[in-house]
Amino acid sequence: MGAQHTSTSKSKRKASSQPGSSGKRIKTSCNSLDGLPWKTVARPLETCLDGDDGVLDLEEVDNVEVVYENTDRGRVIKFNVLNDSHSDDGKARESSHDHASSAAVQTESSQAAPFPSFDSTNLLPEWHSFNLHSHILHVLHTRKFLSPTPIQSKAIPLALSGRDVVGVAETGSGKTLAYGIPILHHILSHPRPPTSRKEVQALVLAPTRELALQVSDHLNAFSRVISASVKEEPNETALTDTEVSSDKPGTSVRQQEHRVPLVSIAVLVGGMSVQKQRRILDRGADIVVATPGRLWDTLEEDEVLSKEVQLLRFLVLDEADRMIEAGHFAEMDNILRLTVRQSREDEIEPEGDDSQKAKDSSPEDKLQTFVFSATLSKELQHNLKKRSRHSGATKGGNKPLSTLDDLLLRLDFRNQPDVIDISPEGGAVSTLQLSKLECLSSDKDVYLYYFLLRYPGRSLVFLSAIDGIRRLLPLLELLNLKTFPLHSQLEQRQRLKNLDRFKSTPNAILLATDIAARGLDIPAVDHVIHYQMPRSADVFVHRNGRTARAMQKGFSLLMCAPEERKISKALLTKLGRHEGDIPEISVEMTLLDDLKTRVHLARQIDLQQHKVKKQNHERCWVKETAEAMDIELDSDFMSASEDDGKPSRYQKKRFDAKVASLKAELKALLSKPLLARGISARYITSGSRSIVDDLIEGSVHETMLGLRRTEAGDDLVAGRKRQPTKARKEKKEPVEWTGFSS
Ligand SMILES: Nc1ncnc2c1ncn2[C@@H]1O[C@H](COP(=O)(O)OP(=O)(O)OP(=O)(O)O)[C@@H](O)[C@H]1O
Repeated sequence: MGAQHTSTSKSKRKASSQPGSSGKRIKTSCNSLDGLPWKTVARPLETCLDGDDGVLDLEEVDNVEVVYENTDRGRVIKFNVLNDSHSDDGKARESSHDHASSAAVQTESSQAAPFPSFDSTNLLPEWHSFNLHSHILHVLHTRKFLSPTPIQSKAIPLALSGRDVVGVAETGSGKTLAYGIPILHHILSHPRPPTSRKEVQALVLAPTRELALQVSDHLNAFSRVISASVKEEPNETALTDTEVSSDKPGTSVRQQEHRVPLVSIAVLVGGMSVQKQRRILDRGADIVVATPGRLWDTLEEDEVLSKEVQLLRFLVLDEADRMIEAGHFAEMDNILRLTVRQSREDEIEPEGDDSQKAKDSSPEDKLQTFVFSATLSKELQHNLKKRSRHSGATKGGNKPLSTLDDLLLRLDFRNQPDVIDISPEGGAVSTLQLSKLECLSSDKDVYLYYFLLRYPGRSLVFLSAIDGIRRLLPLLELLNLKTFPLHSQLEQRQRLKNLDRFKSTPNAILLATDIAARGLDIPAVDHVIHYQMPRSADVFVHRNGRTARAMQKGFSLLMCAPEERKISKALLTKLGRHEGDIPEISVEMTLLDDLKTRVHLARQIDLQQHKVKKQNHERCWVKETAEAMDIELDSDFMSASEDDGKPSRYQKKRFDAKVASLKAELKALLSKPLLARGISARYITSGSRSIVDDLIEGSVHETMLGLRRTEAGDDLVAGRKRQPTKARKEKKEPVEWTGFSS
């Protein structure tokens, strides 16, 4: 049997039986798929975050015979693992529970591969001086990463020379590879002997599942045996024995998929199959990318991994500051304690020559620590710089400033880390256009709808609570906008699916909590909209960082209600900006009343649809809770719930008819074009020029007739300078916020 196992957040398996045992001896038998010697194969280029519906890993198993046995309990399935001296599987099988030999299979196939040299002097002159492993150069070239980003230029040489690095650089500036390349370079340049098991050399901690998966994706692009260029120029860049001997153009893609990756990367995140993650660890991984919670759970049970973590070569904290916010302090603390090497002073030093040798080979000398974020306070950087290894605290008796300081000061830096801070003043990326919109809280839905219609594009809307997303989602869907939610109460699989859909759907909208604020590298996000205020200046910077990445243009809109003014002011002040300096988005007010009617109708429909559902849900909840607490409910409640719980057929019919009529009304409204001021529905003309001409030319906005097609950044007006409070008092400004009349 040859089968492939596609691991998703919920594991999927595809297996087909192969008739007969083809004369091979049965080596072992087992009753579950989990007991089979699955092997990881290189993932297709499209992985979970690139539109393939949550695929994380691809595994395959060979030489397995599927047998159905009739027993007293009925027909049971059995898997016979067959002996095949010509394949790796024999070895793999022997070691399904034996770390050493299972990894040997991977190591052998990958590390016996010759690495063709790469002419970096001519092809990648800007990377040449880094002296990187030729495989990394190949991938950089294939991916068209022709020059390092500023943080990469600074961090990579330091990391390669063995220094600990704290890197602070703007969002989307390539920090993942700034620490990833030195780690990959080390692993590729120090191949393990074919017989030894892969041991974890690098641990990357990330605050969210999505970010961990993305980091693994980034690094995985460098771990594949064959880069995309092999497909185009098979003879030039072939990397394995098989491919070197292949002289046919376009070395088969199937062959590529069956290659074991050069560097094995395991992802440990919550919401994914524990068994699957354990199996990957059993086979041995070079790099583990994890969220602290799942990693700590695994470490508590997995002694082998725990030992490996104690002897790590690289420790990375990506978005360290967010890990504290996400409430991972305790787990992080435990994990960091595990990585701290025993102090040299605690050891009895051997005498003579052995003394130096012991020092050189001591594992404590080997750990390199990298801390990266777009936002690490200057004070913290200062404290980290001052702290030297084993000092236990900041020198000079400085007290740690915050939980984050406290945690980071536990890091086992071998020396004073090199701190590289190239973050822009105020955290604003130069290609990002900041703007604001002041409106009443109750009008935010309408203004948001206006913005989304007026400026089509991929928009990421941040809300501070899941409730808000649950309310806004059906509303925007009823208004025919392609909207997807992303928050922590969604199943992991759904989260990945929604991210994929957002990435692949033009003009899609992602309604997200701050779990999407950090690190996510979603290509071409045009707008970031702060529907609700971020809770800190750092979160504001990270939210904004989902757009304007890698020197692309981006737009950020801060929606600010009167009660949020204080927060907004404080936020901007913290970032060194003045409220009045942020331009406001100009709004075509004549369109707002029409939009308001649509939003109002959509709300009514949603309310109707949820009324009965909600009533039932609440009653069930009360009943369940009462049962769980052994409380007897009021007889009135019980009878009311029995009577009202299920609407009569007549009620249901009436209710359905009402929803249908509201929907029809909304449909009619949505089909009418929105007309800006001065445009007649009968004669669609705009001034001296006919809108029809503009439509043909493609310069007019299709949804809002009478308006030009523009980008959000083109319609900004200077922010209103607010008068000082005293002056306002004197003028007795009555109401500052007008909003709509309802
Ligand atoms: N040298 C390079 N040349 C061109 N593109 C690059 C280079 N290095 C990284 N990138 C691309 O830039 C994008 C942003 O990189 P990355 O996600 O590492 O940014 P980041 O600094 O970690 O952002 P954040 O702070 O939001 O986490 C990615 O799509 C990545 O593939």
